[in-house]
Amino acid sequence: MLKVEHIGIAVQDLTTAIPLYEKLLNTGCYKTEEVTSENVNTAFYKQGDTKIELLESVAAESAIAKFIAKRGEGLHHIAFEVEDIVAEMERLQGAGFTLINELPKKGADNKLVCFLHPKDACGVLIELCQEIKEE
Ligand SMILES: CC[C@@H](C(=O)O)C(=O)SCCNC(=O)CCNC(=O)[C@H](O)C(C)(C)COP(=O)(O)OP(=O)(O)OC[C@H]1O[C@@H](n2cnc3c(N)ncnc32)[C@H](O)[C@@H]1OP(=O)(O)O
Ligand SMILES: [Co+2]
Repeated sequence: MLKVEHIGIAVQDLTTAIPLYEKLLNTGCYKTEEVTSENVNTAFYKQGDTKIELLESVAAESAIAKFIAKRGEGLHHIAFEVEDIVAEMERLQGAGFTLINELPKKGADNKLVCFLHPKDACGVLIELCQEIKEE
């Protein structure tokens, strides 16, 4: 793992959460992006070498909607940047972690991502992400 790439926070409503986090972090949100495969809208803030990712659900069946219904708003996942996501997925599966997606998928902010089930990481949902480099 190279570093903590971002921390994901599930929010009810980006319209309220974006200015609140701008006030908290004393910096502007540098990007918003809809990720249709995950049924979410996201907003990003840079914090030193890492990022905060706010996630708002856009569909009742999304992971974020289910999470908020069960647990309310709050810390949702930690994302680690990796050099080679396929190699890291193989390593972690071999070490007994459950991959939620068997193949890397397109995430936000130009990344390939894979999730590890929270039951294998002391109740914390883990995201692996690798930057997509232009050929
Ligand atoms: C924007 C794209 C991307 C990026 O580029 O950064 C993202 O970050 S997308 C983020 C949203 N997407 C995901 O979270 C995808 C991965 N998650 C899942 O596939 C599911 O949420 C899950 C983890 C497999 C759980 O789904 P499911 O089993 O269908 O839902 P339940 O609600 O029944 O949960 C089962 C169990 O797991 C607990 N849980 C759920 N989410 C989390 C979480 N984020 N952290 C910790 N624990 C979580 C949930 O509370 C249930 O526990 P029990 O009630 O004790 O059974
Ligand atoms: Co994320």
